[in-house]
Amino acid sequence: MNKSHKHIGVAIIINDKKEILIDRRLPTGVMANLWEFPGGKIERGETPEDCIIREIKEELGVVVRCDRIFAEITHDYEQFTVTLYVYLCHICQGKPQPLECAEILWVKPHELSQFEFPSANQEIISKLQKEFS
Ligand SMILES: Nc1nc2c([nH]c(=O)n2[C@H]2C[C@H](O)[C@@H](COP(=O)(O)OP(=O)(O)OP(=O)(O)O)O2)c(=O)[nH]1
Ligand SMILES: [Mg+2]
Repeated sequence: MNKSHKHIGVAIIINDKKEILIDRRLPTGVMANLWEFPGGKIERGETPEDCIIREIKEELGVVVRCDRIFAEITHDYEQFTVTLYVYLCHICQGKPQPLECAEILWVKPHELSQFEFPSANQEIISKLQKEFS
C-alpha cells in the first residue's frame, strides 16, 4: 500500500528578543509529547501561508504574518511521508495561548537542541542555529 503524504504549513514565530515559539504536542495521537513548531495540514485550495495563518489562529489564538519561506523539507516516516513548508513569521495581534497543545515556550535558537522534536525537524533546527545564532 502507498504511504500517505501529508503537506504541512509550519510557522517559525520569532519575537523581538529573537526567540522562537515551540509547542509540545498532546499526550495522545501521532508523535505524542514531542515538541514542534506550530502548524498543521494544508487544506484544499489553501496556500501554505493561508494554512499557517489559519492554524496559528486555531492553535494559539493569535494573528501572524508570514515574512518569508525558510525551508521546504520532505521526510519519510515509517507510517507516512510529510512535506513541511516552513515560513518565518511574526505575531501581529494577540498573546499566544496553548489552545490545542500541552504547552508553549519561547526559546533561543541554541536551546532548540534541548527539546525532543520529530526527526523531520533536525534539518530546520540546524539551519535556524546556523542563521540565527
Ligand atoms: N505542526 C508541525 N507538524 C510537524 C512538525 N514536524 C513534523 O514532522 N510534523 C508532522 C507531525 C504531524 O504528522 C503533521 C502535523 O499535522 P497535525 O498536527 O495537523 O495533525 P496530525 O497528523 O497530528 O493529526 P491527524 O489529523 O493526521 O490525526 O506533521 C512540526 O515542526 N510542526
Ligand atoms: Mg497542528
